[in-house]
Amino acid sequence: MDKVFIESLVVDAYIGVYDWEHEQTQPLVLDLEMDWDNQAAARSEKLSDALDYDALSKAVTALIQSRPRALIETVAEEVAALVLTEFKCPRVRVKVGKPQAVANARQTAVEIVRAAV
Ligand SMILES: Nc1nc2c(c(=O)[nH]1)N=C([C@H](O)[C@@H](O)CO)CN2
Repeated sequence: MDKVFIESLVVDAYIGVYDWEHEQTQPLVLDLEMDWDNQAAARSEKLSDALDYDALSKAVTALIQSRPRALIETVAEEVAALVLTEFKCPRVRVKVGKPQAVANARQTAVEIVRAAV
């Protein structure tokens, strides 16, 4: 299957379990890998045949910034559900990184793979 990628999408969000995390935003860094048949778009050159990574990036950003969340696991699940349902993508891998979470780590992250049922 062909793929569409969004790499290192930075979204400032209210995210975390601790009180101080509810008072200031932190960056989340998202990597998305999506199954998509790219041949139709290549032939037609119509954006409507493509998985629009620009529209998708904006929708993911709006979703994450719509309310605070405690865990990055929740962010990953909600982003995956958005991609599968709103963008009719059959399969998505979502990695959500929280680079400021652990002082001596470059980044902490979770990754999930979800498919349409
Ligand atoms: N698996 C996870 N572990 C932790 C999370 C998380 O979202 N998923 N979050 C925290 C705190 O919010 C932390 O990021 C504060 O530095 C701790 N562990």
